[in-house]
Amino acid sequence: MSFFGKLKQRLMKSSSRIEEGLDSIIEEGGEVEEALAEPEEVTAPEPAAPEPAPEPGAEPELVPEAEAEPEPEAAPAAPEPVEPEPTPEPTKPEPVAEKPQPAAKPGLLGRIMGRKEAKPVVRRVLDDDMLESLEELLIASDMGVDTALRVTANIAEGRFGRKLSVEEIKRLLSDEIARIMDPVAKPLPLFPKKPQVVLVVGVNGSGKTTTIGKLASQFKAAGKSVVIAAGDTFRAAAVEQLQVWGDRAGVPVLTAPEGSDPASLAFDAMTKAEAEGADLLLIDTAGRLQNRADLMEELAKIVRVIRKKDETAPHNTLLVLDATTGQNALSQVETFQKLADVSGLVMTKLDGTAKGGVLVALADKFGLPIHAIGVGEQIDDLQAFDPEEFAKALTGLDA
Ligand SMILES: Nc1nc2c(ncn2[C@@H]2O[C@H](COP(=O)(O)OP(=O)(O)OP(=O)(O)O)[C@@H](O)[C@H]2O)c(=O)[nH]1
Repeated sequence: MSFFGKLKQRLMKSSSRIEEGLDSIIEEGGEVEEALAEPEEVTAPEPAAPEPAPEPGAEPELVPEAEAEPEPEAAPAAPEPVEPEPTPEPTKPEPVAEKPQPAAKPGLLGRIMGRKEAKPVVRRVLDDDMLESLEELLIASDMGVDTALRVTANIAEGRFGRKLSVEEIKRLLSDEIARIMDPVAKPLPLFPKKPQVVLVVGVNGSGKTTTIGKLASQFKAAGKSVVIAAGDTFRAAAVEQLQVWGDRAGVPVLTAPEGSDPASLAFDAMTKAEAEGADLLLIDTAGRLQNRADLMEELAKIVRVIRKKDETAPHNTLLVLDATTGQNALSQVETFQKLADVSGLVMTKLDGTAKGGVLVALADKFGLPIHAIGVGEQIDDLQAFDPEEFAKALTGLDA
């Protein structure tokens, strides 16, 4: 199956919610029309006023731009999934006893013009009611009120009063979403610094451990040497889990006794990574938001300590977010931006959630780079974020 096909399959819940919603919106006030088989071209108008540019802080500041290697083509999460192509389903033989379809007669004009046969299409006039229904649908798919209003306003621009079909609306929606997402789709930048220190933050259960394991495995496959530091020293289970992932990825995991100082573990991990000439050091951290002051102090201390070894570290601070939390992901970004200098996002659990729209809201509101998306629990279920494919998968548009 193609990459797009897989993404669409995994984002099924999000896309089916939007698809079903669009179907009923158009059916509700639409009329059947005879349309030519070739769909009416729906060209997007000139993009509306550009969104405020993402804050300059979105780019890694700790390493001067000039030092950066070219954007990694094989950046983590970018390699094509290694799963073997599944053997194609045996094609079902056409049911022989199926009711014969009456041969469609071409219309008179069609025959004269030699055009293709017309197909009935339901179209609805884009009016205030339809726009309101669209807004509600987008809000229900976790796009957030502001983003939903902006997206629908841009769709309506220059098209108010025109008749649109489901396919046309899907395409417009998909184009609009891709336009919002395009600037944030950036692979994790790689720097010549050794080790490149990647601090991984996020609430408990967001998928930090899993993401670190997947990233380690992808970096390793790309020929990088990686060390992992199990910085959530307060939870033995979290450390064990990280060890399991380290084993799977074939990457050493540095641990410390339960309850010991995460900053001192981070320092030891830096020393080991430096001594071994490792390319990357991935540091897991605790995600206890219940006591923010403690967590802030803990993260600040980790940063202080690793800067004793490399004052430009950490080179990336990745915030891992769980897509199933929907709008809550927005407040997590706000919180973690106060706790740490978040440089990019990884959005996990996009498979099987109907809340995929939250990614659009995140991109629209914060403009932070989305480095990768998690689409399953397996080691290769971390994919590079492709805005167009995502937009098509989310809206249920066929590739
Ligand atoms: N379906 C799905 N599940 C995921 C994904 N990423 C992580 N998970 C699951 O989410 C659960 C939590 O993931 P962890 O990686 O342990 O999360 P964590 O943030 O490290 O959590 P703590 O160890 O509690 O701090 C696990 O059951 C993972 O298998 C994903 O992309 N898709």
